Amino acid sequence: MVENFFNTKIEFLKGVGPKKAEILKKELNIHTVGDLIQHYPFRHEDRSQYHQLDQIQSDMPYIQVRGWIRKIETIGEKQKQRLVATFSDEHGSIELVWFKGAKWIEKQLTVGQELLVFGKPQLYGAKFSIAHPEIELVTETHQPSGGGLQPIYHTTEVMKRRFLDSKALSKLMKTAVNQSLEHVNESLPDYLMEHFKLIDKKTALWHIHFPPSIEALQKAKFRLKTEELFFLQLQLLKLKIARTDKFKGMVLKRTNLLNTFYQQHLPFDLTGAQKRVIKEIHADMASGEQMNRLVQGDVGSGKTIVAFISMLIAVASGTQSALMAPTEILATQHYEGLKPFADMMGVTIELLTGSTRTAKRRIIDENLRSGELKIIVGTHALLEDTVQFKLLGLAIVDEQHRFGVAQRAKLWNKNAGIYPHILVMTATPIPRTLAMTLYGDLDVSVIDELPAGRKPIQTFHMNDSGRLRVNGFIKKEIEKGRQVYIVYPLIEESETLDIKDLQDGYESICRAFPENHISIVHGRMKPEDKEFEMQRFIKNETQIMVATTVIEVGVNVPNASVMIIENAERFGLAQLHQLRGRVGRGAEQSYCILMSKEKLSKEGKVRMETMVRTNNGFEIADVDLKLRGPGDISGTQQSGVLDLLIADLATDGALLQAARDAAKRILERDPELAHPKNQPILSHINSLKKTTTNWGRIS
Ligand SMILES: Nc1ncnc2c1ncn2[C@@H]1O[C@H](COP(=O)(O)OP(=O)(O)OP(=O)(O)O)[C@@H](O)[C@H]1O
Repeated sequence: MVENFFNTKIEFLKGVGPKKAEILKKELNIHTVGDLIQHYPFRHEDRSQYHQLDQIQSDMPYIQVRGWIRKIETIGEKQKQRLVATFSDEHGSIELVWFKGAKWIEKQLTVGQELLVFGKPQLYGAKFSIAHPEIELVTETHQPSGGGLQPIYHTTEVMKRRFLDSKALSKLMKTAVNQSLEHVNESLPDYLMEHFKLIDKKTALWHIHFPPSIEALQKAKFRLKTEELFFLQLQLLKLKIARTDKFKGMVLKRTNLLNTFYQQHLPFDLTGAQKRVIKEIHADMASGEQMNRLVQGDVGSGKTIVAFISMLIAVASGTQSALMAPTEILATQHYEGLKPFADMMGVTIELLTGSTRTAKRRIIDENLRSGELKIIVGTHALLEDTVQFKLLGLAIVDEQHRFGVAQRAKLWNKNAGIYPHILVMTATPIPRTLAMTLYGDLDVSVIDELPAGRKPIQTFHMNDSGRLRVNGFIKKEIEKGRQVYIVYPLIEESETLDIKDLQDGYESICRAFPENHISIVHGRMKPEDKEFEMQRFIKNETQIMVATTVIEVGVNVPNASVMIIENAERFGLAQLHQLRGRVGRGAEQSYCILMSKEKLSKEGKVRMETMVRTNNGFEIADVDLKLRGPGDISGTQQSGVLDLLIADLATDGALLQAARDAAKRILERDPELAHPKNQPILSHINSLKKTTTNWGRIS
């Protein structure tokens, strides 16, 4: 059986033994032969050619050179001490540099020695150097192996010290892959192989580690990526189908109550996107199947009204509605956004959070159980056992990637076997590829249009030398009757010394704007104090709000037209976009000023440029994904679905879509995968269930 072989414990592989096995487990989480062969190299080095030292260029990722050590010296004082060897071939010379802890290298090097050197060249002044190069001694008895593409594997410092470096790993890999090949079964049917023009799995597995050429490596990569994305999407789609079959939804239909709202109370015309999304939600809720839909909206796109109308559909059909948000501030914001609409319609609504007092809580619990309370908005507090509904028709989860699937499930399991409709909302757009994966089992709606009349926010990037101009600008805006946010990344001086912390900032702002009233809000304040200050700002009693990122999401003060973000380089793109979204919510022209230090990292620069260039959250999300990779997008780390071995959501978007389309077509025609031609797919899925490695398995 395939899975049995791949489940073979790593210590039983020839050449491994208990000691190495221990290191592999600890350092790389490799427990089985299957885990090992899926530890794909992150790059290959072309050892078939040597570079000439007079032809080195700074954009070369890696070079291989052969030459002689000419001089060895130790340079610099204590902490900055480094070992520098001058190294040359017939054409030129470079420096090889080792920082701290180079004693053992020093012992190995002698002047006149012939070496093979491998590493990334960097230009310092007019000279190239390679820091911590890989070296191989050339002697009469040891001629370098050379030749071909060598796999380079991720290893750790501990592994290198214990002689399990990439080269040693490559040796083990050769044994493992060799032994594995006869157990590898083709997992994709012929027609898919033809459709995607894929090489067979055995060849792919061999070539991903030990390719005979770059072209072969690319084909192997493509094959394995396609397979990975295909099985991921197939399983997500299967999950969706299984759920639809299992959980019949309550049929909730449009009633007069909704018409009354539209005709008498809707304060504005809905945007095209809002109408479309409401229609999609409504169709789901009336379909007889359980809705599982993700609504993605850009900041300020008007998600609240969409949430309210969906809730009203549920309430009008005699059921209840819940909205769960990840923080107390957010839950409160949602509650305040929804309450005026609920009041207009005579629908009962309450807020339940960790700070709701016991007496009030008891009443809420009771009214939820009796069905008198129609809409509940809250935090995790909603998940507590005391919270029971009479009949929950719709659960909205304001996700922000912070709730896991398990937590979401807890909310909808409260209904004694009747599954409510589920709407997941995200406040910041996430890239399509990520949504397709992270929420691949949900239908997706997108609110990608801002209400009419909004002027695009103008964004500027400045540094301290522009401080006086910025202050002058703030004054002018306040004179026009507008309000201003000034946001700082930190409140604690101790965290980083060079950061102007909030308190400092507050004091200097008070000095710069003596005639204005200024609010301050941060995460360490008591909720009631925070609330008090927020209210002062909302009522325009204060003109400037100095805050940390507690105001990041959900705050809605349409009269605020200027957002100043201090130390903007410290924020991620999604957060900058969220913060900027606090302005531009009224009819006035709004501005966002990103204050940063003068010298920025490459990534920092891209972030600032992106913010200045576009207001489109979907575009920003794409840049963010490219810069940081999917694992770093806030909160997504916990999600097992993102543990991709070889595919990359930032660059393989088109392939992901093609894989999803293929999976969908197959499931539409053959939902049980029972057709003989789909046999390879079915047996692969079945083998995944039995294997401990995650070769395309989703958790
Ligand atoms: N169709 C519309 N026409 C005019 N104004 C609208 C429309 N839809 C929503 N608004 C207003 O736009 C503002 C933003 O709406 P809302 O608070 O729902 O945004 P949001 O999508 O929740 O944004 P964020 O996530 O940034 O808080 C509110 O003041 C709301 O009343």
